[in-house]
Amino acid sequence: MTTLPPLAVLGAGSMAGAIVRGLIAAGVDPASVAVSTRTAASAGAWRAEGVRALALEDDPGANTAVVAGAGIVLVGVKPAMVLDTLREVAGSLDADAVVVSVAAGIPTAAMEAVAPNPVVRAMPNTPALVRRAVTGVAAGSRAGATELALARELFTAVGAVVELPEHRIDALSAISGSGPATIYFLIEKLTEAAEGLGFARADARLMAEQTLIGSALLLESTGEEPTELRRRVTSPKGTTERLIAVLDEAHLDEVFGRAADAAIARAKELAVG
Ligand SMILES: NC(=O)C1=CN([C@@H]2O[C@H](COP(=O)(O)OP(=O)(O)OC[C@H]3O[C@@H](n4cnc5c(N)ncnc54)[C@H](OP(=O)(O)O)[C@@H]3O)[C@@H](O)[C@H]2O)C=CC1
Ligand SMILES: O=C(O)[C@@H]1CCC=N1
Repeated sequence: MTTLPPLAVLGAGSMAGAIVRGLIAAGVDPASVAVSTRTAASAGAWRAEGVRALALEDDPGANTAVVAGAGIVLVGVKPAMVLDTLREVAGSLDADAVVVSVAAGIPTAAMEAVAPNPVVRAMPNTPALVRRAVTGVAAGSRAGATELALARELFTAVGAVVELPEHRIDALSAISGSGPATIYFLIEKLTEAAEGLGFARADARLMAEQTLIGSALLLESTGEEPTELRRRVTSPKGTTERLIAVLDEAHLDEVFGRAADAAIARAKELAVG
């Protein structure tokens, strides 16, 4: 990990912040990271973690200041602010710096039009914080094998990486970028179902949450197919068989398909601003 060049982060909130904290957990020196935020409070929190941080609230030149000397510039602001933020720093980027954007929707071509550097588009997810992200990475037209390898190194430090053509990023985002929200929603709904059966909230939450975590660990540690692990729970003519029959009637594959289509449609809206 020490091979990563100095990292600048424009906007270190939920997503880029999780990446930075995951990188630090992976051994990256916090002092090699510079972040900009909007508020002084956020910048102060980063400084308390040993990261160099400037807030626009304190210093209107915060964004241009943090990119100086950076080999990777991670763009972590909201999609609507990406192009303005890049425009603002374009003249201050090191010539060989690679711009890596995690913004939903914003195409590399639009970013290339406002900044002269190679651009890689990435779609991570928040488990980057615990180094268990899934990140899709796609090269823009100026990014070659070297730039893509750098992005891969960055995101491999915080989880798994899938390389894909840019036109597939929105689809990946619908599954894994938004995926933690899907999973937490499932936990919420299972908890509500348990409460409906008369369990106290704390017990309901524990049952839903620990079942998800335990099942995920079992899946990972055994390397078995989910279908096989499900079969081992589903005793012939038993209770699970009845439960799965009801879930099956809900046609969850179609529901997930429609949900993904809605997310993809929103990404396309973000692309046009
Ligand atoms: N959240 C997620 O799970 C995922 C998000 N993304 C993408 O990540 C990006 C950020 O989303 P998210 O992290 O959720 O949003 P947040 O609101 O949590 O983070 C945005 C960050 O940008 C800072 N900021 C605001 N304005 C500026 C500015 N003009 N210059 C520099 N920094 C600024 C904010 O500062 P302050 O803290 O002071 O408010 C904050 O740190 C989006 O483009 C989104 O599409 C991608 C994958 C997953
Ligand atoms: O909701 C969003 O727009 C971002 C992108 C994927 C996850 N969060």
